[in-house]
Amino acid sequence: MLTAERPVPGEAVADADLSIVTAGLTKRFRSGQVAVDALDLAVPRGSVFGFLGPNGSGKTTTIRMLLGLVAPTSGSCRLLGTPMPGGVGTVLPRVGALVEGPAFYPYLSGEANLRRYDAADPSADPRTAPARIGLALERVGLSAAARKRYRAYSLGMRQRLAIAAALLVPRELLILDEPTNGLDPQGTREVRALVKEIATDGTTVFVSSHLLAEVEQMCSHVAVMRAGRLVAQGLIAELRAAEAVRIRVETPDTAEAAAVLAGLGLPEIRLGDGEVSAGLAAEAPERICAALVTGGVAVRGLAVQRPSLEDVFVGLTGEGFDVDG
Ligand SMILES: Nc1ncnc2c1ncn2[C@@H]1O[C@H](COP(=O)(O)OP(=O)(O)OP(=O)(O)O)[C@@H](O)[C@H]1O
Repeated sequence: MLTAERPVPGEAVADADLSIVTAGLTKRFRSGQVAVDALDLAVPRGSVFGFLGPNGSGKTTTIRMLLGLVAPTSGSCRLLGTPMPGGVGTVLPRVGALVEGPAFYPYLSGEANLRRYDAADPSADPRTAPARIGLALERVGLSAAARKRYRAYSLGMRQRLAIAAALLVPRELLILDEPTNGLDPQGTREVRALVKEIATDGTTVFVSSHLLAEVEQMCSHVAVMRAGRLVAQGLIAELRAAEAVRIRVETPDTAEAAAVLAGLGLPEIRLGDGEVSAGLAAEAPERICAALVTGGVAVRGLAVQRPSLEDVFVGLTGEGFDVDG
């Protein structure tokens, strides 16, 4: 586990248990722009790993380096234990990737498109193609629409077909670059559900996104990028646990409420419009409620707030997660 600003709880993971490891991975383009800056990633096997960052934060460049599509300026990366880009020939058959979506023929069915796609893969056995194609379509929930023309597919179905193309041979690792980009809400839901489903058989899924809530819903782990640098990484649950639980009081008597909370020794008291919040510390919410009422505070609402990934992000960087970068 690594963080730039402060440690995150969690035990060290042995290299053999990691699907992706990078050390000091850096990409400086000819323009002088450093797109990825000394990145140390550790992606545990079997995780659904969200690679989160605003547009332009270096996600695609990282993925391109992982897949051997672009050479790093410095640093190293290993995929499934093999150094890249040297291991392209041996490792990539075990890795499914969706970086720029495959081009499908609109007038062919989904199934026929997958046949063509599979035939172009020298590592795929043509004798097992029908069975593998059937399985991939089933896995992405397109069996019933297999014979429909691609152009009649919804956006979500198109993206699911692209994922099926990446799953035509058994994969240990699936790398998806912004798989919900450009999808409508229904398509987004379909793809999110599919990503979670794929991981249930132990496949590691490394998925980039600029949407914090999406990563929070879909992933077990996250790495947060900002301007080419890693801000935090780890289990989402552990990152959240490192952030304090807060108590929020809705009241017109904000000053009095703040005084009561201070009297109880609660940390980080913040006054808002018609509300006061504080760190819960070890205090029981019912005791806080009783103290407020006894202190003559008109309590209109009281809520315990579990930290979201956004709270963690704000805690780490001191600023909000800006999707526009
Ligand atoms: N071939 C290139 N030459 C020069 N600069 C590049 C090149 N490719 C990317 N960049 C720059 O590197 C930075 C990181 O880009 P990258 O595409 O990796 O970010 P990203 O997080 O994937 O964002 P997006 O989701 O918008 O693709 C950006 O500022 C981008 O303009």
